[in-house]
Amino acid sequence: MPPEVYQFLKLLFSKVFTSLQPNVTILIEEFESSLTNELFDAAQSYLSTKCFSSSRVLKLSKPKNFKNLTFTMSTNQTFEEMFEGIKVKWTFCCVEKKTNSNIYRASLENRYFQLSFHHKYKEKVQSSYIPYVIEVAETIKLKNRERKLYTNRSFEEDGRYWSFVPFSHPSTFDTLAFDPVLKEDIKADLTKFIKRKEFYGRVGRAWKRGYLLYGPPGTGKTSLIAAIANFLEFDIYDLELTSVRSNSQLRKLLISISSKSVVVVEDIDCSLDLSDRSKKAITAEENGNDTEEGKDKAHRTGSLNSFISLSGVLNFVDGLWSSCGGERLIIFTTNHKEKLDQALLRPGRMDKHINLSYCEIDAFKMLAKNYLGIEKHELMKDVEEVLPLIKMTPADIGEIFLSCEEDADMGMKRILEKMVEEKEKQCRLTIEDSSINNDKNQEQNEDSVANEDGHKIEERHDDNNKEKEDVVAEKQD
Ligand SMILES: Nc1ncnc2c1ncn2[C@@H]1O[C@H](COP(=O)(O)OP(=O)(O)OP(=O)(O)O)[C@@H](O)[C@H]1O
Repeated sequence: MPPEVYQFLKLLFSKVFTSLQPNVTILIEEFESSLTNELFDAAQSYLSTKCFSSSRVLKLSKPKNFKNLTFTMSTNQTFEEMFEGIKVKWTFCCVEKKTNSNIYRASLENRYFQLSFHHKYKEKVQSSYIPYVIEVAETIKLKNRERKLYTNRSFEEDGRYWSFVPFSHPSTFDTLAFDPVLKEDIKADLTKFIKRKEFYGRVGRAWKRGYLLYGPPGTGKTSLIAAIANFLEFDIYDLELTSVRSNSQLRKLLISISSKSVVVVEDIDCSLDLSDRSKKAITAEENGNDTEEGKDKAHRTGSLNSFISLSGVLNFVDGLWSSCGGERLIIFTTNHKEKLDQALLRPGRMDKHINLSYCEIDAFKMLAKNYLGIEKHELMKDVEEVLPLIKMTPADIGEIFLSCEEDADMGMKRILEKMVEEKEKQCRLTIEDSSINNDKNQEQNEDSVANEDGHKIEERHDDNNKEKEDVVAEKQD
C-alpha cells in the first residue's frame, strides 16, 4: 500500500475509533514507586462516604487506632456521579500479583481506582474534580481526627515538636466554670472570627486570631483551649517550642499544619527566655552557634536549649501564614503575664488577653451544678461569705467535689471546711507577714538612725579635716 494511503487510513480509523470510545480513564494506583499514593487514599476516603449512601454491597472495617468504621468499595464495584455537568465513573480494581513467595502476602495485590469520563472533560476533571475529591477527603479525615501529623518526614526524624492531640477532650464551655460574661464574650469573639473570611481577605490580613490566656495554675487555661477547639471543631496542635532548633524550622512546622486548627504554646514564659534574648544571641554568636551547623551541634550537646528568638515567634504570630490560607487560632498560655515582652502582647499578635483567676461565686455555683448536680444549698450562703476572702482555684474545688462522689451535702460540707481552713491559713500568713514586715521596718529604722549618726560623725570628721587643711594652707601662704 502506498505510504500516503496508509497514513490516511490510519488517521481515519483512529478518528472513527475515538468517536466510538469517547472516554478516557485515569488509573490511580495505591503505590507509586513503592511510596503510598496520597491520591489513592483521598479517593478511597471520598468514595467511602459516597458509596455508603448509594451502594448495596460495602466492605466494612475498623483500622487500628481509628475511631470510626470505614466503608470501602468491594472489588470491581463501580460508582457514578455528576460533577458540574460531567459524568464520572469510578471503578475499584484489585489484581493479584503473580509471585512464588509466600512471605509478602500483604503486597500480593495491586489495588487501584479507574476514573473514567468523556475525553473532552480531561482538563476540567484535572483542574476541578480531582482537587474537589482531595478537599472532601481532607474534611473527612479531619472529622475522624486520625490525620497523620507529620507531612514532612524529616521533622519526624529530627524529634517531636508537635504533639497532635487526637481530639476527644470532654471540656466544653458548659463544663467550664468562670465568669459567665467572659464566657459569652469569648464565644461571640470566636463566632465572629470564623465568619469573617471575606473581611480578613478584604483588609489584607491573615485569617488568624491570637489569644493569651493567663492566670495561676489550675484556673482552667488548658480546659478553655479544649473547650474552644470543641466549640470551633478545630484540631489542636500543641507546640513544644523548646524542641524547635531554629526560626526557619519553626516556619516549616507552621506551614505543615492544616487550616481549622488551634496552635497552642503553653507556658510561653518557660518555653522561651524572651527577656534574655539579646544576651543569648551574643553568646550564641560568640560560641559559633548562630550558624546552622553550630546550632545543630549545640542542640545535640544540649548547650543551648532553644534557638527561637522573639522575632521568630513574632513572625509566627504575624501574618506568616497568609499564604497558606485557612483559619487558625494561636493561643499562648502563661502563669506570669508580666514576664512577657510587650511586642508579643500587642493587638494583632495577641488580640485577646483572657485572665483566668481564682474561683468566684458564679464559677463556684457552676462547679456545684456540674459536679454535685445542685443549684441551691443551705451552705451556699456561708460559701458566698468566705469565698471572696480566699484564693481557691476551680481545680482545687473540683478535686474536693470529685472525692465526694456526687453526694451534695458531703461536697458542700467538705468544701466549706476547706474554705474556712484556707481562710485561717491565709489570716495566719498575713499576720506573720505583717510581723516580719514590722520587724524589718524596725530594723531598717534602727539602721537608718545609726546611719544618720554615722553620717553626722563623718560630716563632723570631714569639717574638722577641712578646718585643719585651711589652717595648713594659710600657714603655707
Ligand atoms: N474553670 C474551670 N472550670 C472547670 N474545671 C476546671 C476549671 N479550671 C480548672 N478546672 C479543672 O482543673 C483541672 C486542671 O485545670 P487546667 O489544666 O485547665 O488548668 P491550667 O490553668 O491550664 O493549669 P496550668 O497553668 O498548671 O497548666 C482540669 O482537669 C479541670 O477539670
